[in-house]
Amino acid sequence: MSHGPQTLYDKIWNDHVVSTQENGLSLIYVDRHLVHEVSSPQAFDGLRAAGRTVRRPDCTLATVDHNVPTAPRNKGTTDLRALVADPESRAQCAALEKNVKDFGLSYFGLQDKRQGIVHIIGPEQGFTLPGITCVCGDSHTSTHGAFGALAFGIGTSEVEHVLATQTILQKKSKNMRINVDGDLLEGVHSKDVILHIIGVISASGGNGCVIEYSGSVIRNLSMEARMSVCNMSIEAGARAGMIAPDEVTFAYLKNRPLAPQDETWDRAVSYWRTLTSDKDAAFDIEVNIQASDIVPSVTWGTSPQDVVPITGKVPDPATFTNPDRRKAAERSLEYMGLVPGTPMEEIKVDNVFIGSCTNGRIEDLRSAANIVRAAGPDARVAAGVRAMVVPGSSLVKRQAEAEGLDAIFRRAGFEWREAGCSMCIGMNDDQLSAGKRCASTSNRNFEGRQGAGGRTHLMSPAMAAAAAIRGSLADARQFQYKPSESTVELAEIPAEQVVADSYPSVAEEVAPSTVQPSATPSEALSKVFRVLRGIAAPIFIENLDTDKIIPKQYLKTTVRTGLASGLFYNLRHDANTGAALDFILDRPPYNKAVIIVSTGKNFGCGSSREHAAWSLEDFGIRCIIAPSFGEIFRNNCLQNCMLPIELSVDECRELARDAEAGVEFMVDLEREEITRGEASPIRFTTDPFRRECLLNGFDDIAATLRDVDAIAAFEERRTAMWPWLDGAAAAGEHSMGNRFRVKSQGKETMEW
Ligand SMILES: CC(C)[C@H](C(=O)O)[C@@H](O)C(=O)O
Ligand code: SF4
Repeated sequence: MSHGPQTLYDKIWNDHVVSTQENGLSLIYVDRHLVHEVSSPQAFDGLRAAGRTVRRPDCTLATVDHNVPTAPRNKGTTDLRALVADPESRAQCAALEKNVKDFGLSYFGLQDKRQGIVHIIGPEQGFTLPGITCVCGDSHTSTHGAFGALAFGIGTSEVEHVLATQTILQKKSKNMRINVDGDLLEGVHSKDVILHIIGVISASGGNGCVIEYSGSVIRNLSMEARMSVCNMSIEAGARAGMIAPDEVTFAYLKNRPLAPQDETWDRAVSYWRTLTSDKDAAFDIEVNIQASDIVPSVTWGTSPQDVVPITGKVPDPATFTNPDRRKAAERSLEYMGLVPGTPMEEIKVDNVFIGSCTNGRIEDLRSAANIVRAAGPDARVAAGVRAMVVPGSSLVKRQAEAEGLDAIFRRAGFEWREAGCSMCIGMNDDQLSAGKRCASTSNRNFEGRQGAGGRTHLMSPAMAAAAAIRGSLADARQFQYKPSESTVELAEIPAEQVVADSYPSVAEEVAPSTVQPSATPSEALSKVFRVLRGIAAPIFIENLDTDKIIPKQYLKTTVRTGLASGLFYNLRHDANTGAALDFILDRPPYNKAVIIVSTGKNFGCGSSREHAAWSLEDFGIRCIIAPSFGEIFRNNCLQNCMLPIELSVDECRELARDAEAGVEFMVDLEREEITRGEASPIRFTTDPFRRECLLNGFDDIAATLRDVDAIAAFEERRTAMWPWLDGAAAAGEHSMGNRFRVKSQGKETMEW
């Protein structure tokens, strides 16, 4: 097929289409699948129940990150009881260990030197490469787009689909380009760049789009900095973010354990060089940003769009012209315990968190350590402040220790921890207490994100380090800022050592795909959606994130049921006392609601947790009406036979008024129409394929598997064109598997 001028996104998309359906959805091949313990247990159980296997264990890599304690680990044991004290966290880690064994997957367990946050280990190993499609049951999969990959988060049902078929059904997004041109001012970091961008385009600005970041500022960023930018594309509401690969990308990847080698490397690089947007390629949306407008930034509210310069003040909601934004700002300030007009630099902090998949890489730790160094040999973390540094992976930790960064932090009174998600999400022991304020390098300042009632300010590692020393939000430029020295890549630790010197991982003991079919998969699910009648509950919150729909403590389950008690938990209960707060869904008649009408845009933004859909369903909600949705949430609803309907803000407001009046609604999917009382019906449209699935009940894995010949044909082409993408199971001459199989106790293993 010949194409006109294409964007980078168009090129990667077109290169991965296995088949296109008449109704506009495409089946896209997945080159890389990353798996972690939170979003995968139900997916593996689904495979088991249907007697399915993992199609490409060689293209799948698993690790534990969210639940793992970051206190020092007892190196002598692989016994999970000794490593993870919390029984629920341990159960999730144990489930993953069993699943990687049963299904023959490569796994970096808690005692593996390559363990770490899933979005840090992929790039670190060269598992992430330019031109690939990459998915993970995690919203920050957008990180991998920094390599010129199409990388996005998916829900657990889709994880199951990818495990079984190595493909995913997708609708093509719009093309958006954000050009950042000029020279960054001194003391401005990539985190400031992305916070500034989100401040400009808003948390829903990227809805329905894949963003390509370009311009001189982006070109001049290191790979680590590019990853921080792409990581937060999801916070701008985008499906994915990407940056065209260039010499910086190739230099980062060269000699990574799983990157192509020798003549395959040269072949790969010449293909990767073609991965740029053509000169005349058309973008649906284009945004231009001047580097000189970007200053060190911090957030003041509970959405990543609530950004101000560190030298600025807490804004006054009364000055906001949009009424929904004003309401959101008032609510944020109350939650954050802030008074309009307060200079940001006067805001005291209790905690400092340096880490996460946004800023837990070596360059981030160097940048924070630079500030501590610049503060002088006697500088200490301010009295009463708890500051922790959590490397994003065990290899980052090792590299930082080799450079003496740990000593700099420890001497100043920072805690130096083991790798994991830590206080970014607080699914482990690292939690922010109610009412406490944290300067954080993570990506989400949602209510309750780091701990129920905790207050988060997002910023760069340099600014977080400055806040730790000052005891209040602080401008890092005051610390006689010295830019970090030229990047010393992780590849400095010889690649062979990284592989051979590792602790045994579970996958060493098993042969691939040992699972036996246990049942004949049923093709038609019993659940269908045709006509829904009942009460609708109005909700007036913009950017209602999935952390709000269901907070982190409910993600520790390994089943899909029983989550109604966690639904909107922090909106329904006081963070300090646990007392009921009279939330709309607890008031008759809304305690029997089957529909939610949101007047706010971007409903279900943020995390990919399918638990949000499961908890709504468990409560009895089957339909959500909103001006726009977080895309992963929308897909998760559809996967659970729930109907997300997108209408204009005015229509949503009209429906919300009727919902407030307690009028009964009828949603008719066949007629695509909402009626209530005498009011004239409101029409809506749904994607024809999804509509068919909802009307008739559908097992899309079974349907995709009927296309298995097309998938196999694609794989054949893939091996011919991009042989470096095949892993151990398809150990061709050029594949990565051939090179990274190692002998362990006399056996050849799946070890990478
Ligand atoms: C647990 C996981 C599903 C979730 C995500 O998708 O983002 C988490 O990583 C988060 O940051 O909230
Ligand atoms: S955003 Fe936080 S919780 Fe989610 S993957 Fe990244 S570090 Fe982990």
